[in-house]
This record gives sequence, C-alpha cells and structure tokens, in this order.
Amino acid sequence: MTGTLVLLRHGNSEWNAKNLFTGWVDVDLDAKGEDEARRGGELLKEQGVLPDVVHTSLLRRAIRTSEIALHITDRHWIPVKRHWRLNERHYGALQGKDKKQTLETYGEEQFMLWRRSYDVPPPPIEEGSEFSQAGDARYADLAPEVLPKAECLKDVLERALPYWYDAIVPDLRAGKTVLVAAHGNSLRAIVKHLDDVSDEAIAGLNIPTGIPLRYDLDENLRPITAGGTYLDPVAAKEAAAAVAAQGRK
Ligand SMILES: O=C(O)[C@@H](CO)OP(=O)(O)O
Repeated sequence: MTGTLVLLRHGNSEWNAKNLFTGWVDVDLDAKGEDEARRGGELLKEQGVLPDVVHTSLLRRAIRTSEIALHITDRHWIPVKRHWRLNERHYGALQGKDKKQTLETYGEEQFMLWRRSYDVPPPPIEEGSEFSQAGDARYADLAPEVLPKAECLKDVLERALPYWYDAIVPDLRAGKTVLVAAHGNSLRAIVKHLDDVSDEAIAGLNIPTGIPLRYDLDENLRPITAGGTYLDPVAAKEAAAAVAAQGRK
C-alpha cells in the first residue's frame, strides 16, 4: 500500500512580506503567514487529509507552519522528523537582498536565471556575511564541504533526494499520510522529481504559500494525478501567479 503525500509550503514570512531573498536565513512567519497556516490546517481538516507523520526543514517558518496546521487538525501529537535536506535553496550572496532592486540592477535575464533556472546558482555567500549560516548550531554536524554557499535547483534536488528515499518513501510505503512542510524551492525540487518535470518547464512552476498540495502515488511512487491536487485550487492558482511576479512590484 502506498500512502498519501501532502506538500505544504510555509505561510508568508517576514521576508516574503519585504520582498527579500531568504534562502537559509531563519526568518519567522508574519501575521498573514500564520493565517495561511491556519487556513492550510482547516483545508486538511475539512477534506479529511489527516497526517500520520510530518517531515520539516530546520527553518522556523516551515516548522511553525506545520505546528499551526497540525494544531487545527488535532494532529499536534504525530511523530515529527526534521532535516536540513528539506531546507529552502541556499540563495548565496542574494540572501538578504531586495528582489526588485536585484532585478533592476542585473536585468530580467540574469534575475530569472538566478531565481528559476535549473542549474545556474547565484554567486556564493561571502565569508562573514551577516546572512551566512557558518557557525549555526543546527548545522554543526555537517561537514564543511556539505554546507552550501549557494545552490541552484539542481543542487537542491540532489541533496533532497537522499532524504526522500531514506526517510519519506518508507513512511509512504507504510501507507501513511505524510505531511512535508518545507519551502518554495525545496518543494519545487520534489515536484520536479515526482512529476518528472523537464529542466526547462520547472522554471515556470511556482508553489503558493500555505495551501496543501496532495499527491496520491501509485506503487512506483508516481503521481496518480499529474501535478497533484491543491486543496484550494482557485486560491493556489492566484497565489502561484503572485509568487511568479515577485520583484516586479
Ligand atoms: O527568497 C527565497 O528564499 C525564495 C522563496 O521565498 O524566493 P524565490 O521564490 O524568489 O525563489
């Protein structure tokens, strides 16, 4: 038996609100993000999608989103697994930078290469940057060569897949409903893998904040419905378009 996968991007964060590149910087949800997380929980509850286990990144915006949503669904007690491999893409030297200013400074083509190309990473974060994660206790056990200085989506997929196979797949194979609370780009990587999206087409795929995306998987762990199903498809379409437009207003 194969279980149900539910992907949940964290609610709006303080830096989403300010239009800043975030990556591994550990910013919190803002009030809108907390509301979105509550709404995500209500959608799960209304539609009877009740997680048996939750996997999150090590970043508070994903952790808090999952906690708020699980509280609403009365599933605050389920087992929790957390891993850096579900973290947002490390945005390198762009972390902390304003998206609109970056677009104006570097132009549309470079901005989109950094933001959405599959295999072009942003410039690496400078040593000693206030937005670097060097020395952060949660990554203390990581070998220095594993701690990213910048990542493209391909890098994210490569580091997320071992966790997918080692930790998430066994839960799905056990027939569980598995909630993965993570980030725009780590979830894009998982969706790319699940739906076998081409390197070109993945550039146009944006994941909205706080709206659960449900995948029922066959015995080969392939989606029964390509692209999965958002629990609020109308809101998801609108919110994904807003993510795509970031930097333009
Ligand atoms: O800043 C980030 O870390 C991500 C997600 O918020 O941004 P983008 O959608 O531009 O990849």
